[in-house]
Amino acid sequence: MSHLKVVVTRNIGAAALDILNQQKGLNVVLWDSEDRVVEKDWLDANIKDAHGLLVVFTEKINEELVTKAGPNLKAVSTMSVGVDHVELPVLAKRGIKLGYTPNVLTDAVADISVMLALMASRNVGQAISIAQEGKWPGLPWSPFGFCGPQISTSSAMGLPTPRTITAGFLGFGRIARATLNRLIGFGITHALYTDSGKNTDPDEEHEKKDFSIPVTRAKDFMQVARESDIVFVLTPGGKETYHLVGEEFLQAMKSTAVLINPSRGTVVDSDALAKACREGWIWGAGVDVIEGEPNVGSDHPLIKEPRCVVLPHIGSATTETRTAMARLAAENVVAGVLGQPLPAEYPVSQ
Ligand SMILES: O=CC(=O)O
Repeated sequence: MSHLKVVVTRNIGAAALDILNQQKGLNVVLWDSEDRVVEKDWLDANIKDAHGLLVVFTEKINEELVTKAGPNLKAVSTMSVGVDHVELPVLAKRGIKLGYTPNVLTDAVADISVMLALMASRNVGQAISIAQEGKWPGLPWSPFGFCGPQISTSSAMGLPTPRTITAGFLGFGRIARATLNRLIGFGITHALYTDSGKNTDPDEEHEKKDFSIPVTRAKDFMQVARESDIVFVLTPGGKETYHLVGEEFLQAMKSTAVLINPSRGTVVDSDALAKACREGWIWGAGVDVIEGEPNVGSDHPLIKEPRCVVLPHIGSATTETRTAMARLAAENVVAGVLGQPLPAEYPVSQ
């Protein structure tokens, strides 16, 4: 049997590389670095005649690359749940399959979504810098120092009227629902969501009804802005959601609310968000992604904004999750080049 060439654009770890190397008949060509993006010259020199391509989301999969690969290319596998770096019509036109890594990262990203909501509402960004910059000695404990809105509810606080806390979701897929499940444990009382309406999976429709608090599809996405105490941006990236959250949305939010973006930087207009934090339209923000990343220096408006907590895209970064993503990406590309059903295939024709 002639060899099937699989080009891998990042060292995705021993567990996943073993899956590829142990598969008979594969010729694995690896860009052997974990943290350096593949060089264009290397890729151009190696992609020719590839049957399979395994990438991470820093690579753009477009007409130029697919043409360079040539007619053998049967499958592209990305070690990510997001596919906004892939030009889907280009793959559809050539009948190339796309593998991705949903489900395995849901819990890790839901965990970080809740963490960002807590960090943003409780001023953790400012609090950590005070400790690290040695300013704590001048700041004795003070009754209302660092106070922010509480995103949990409890009757023990003895408030005269029970509080309602609404979590709003732009996008209500797996990660949003897992985030909501965690927050129900915190005592939030309502959830509102918008989604693309494209999902027709009956299991997902069932799951949406499966919560112990009222979960309502919003009339439009501005209702999510107006009524939520925490807004989670959990939509896919790409043209359809570009700057969905801008000045109009942020101005409509409650001044005590926080905006959390663990999805794609392009969904939120960074300048508008920085202004919203600075001018107090909202309480604060927590983002794991920023448009233009990783070229986000210390002079970026969101990094400079004390009420915005910024993480450098670490949502799925647990050892267990990244290992599972890498393994699934390897299994997808193997199945794709062998002409078998992919364990997790993204439909390229929408
Ligand atoms: O952002 C990470 C992913 O899409 O998996």
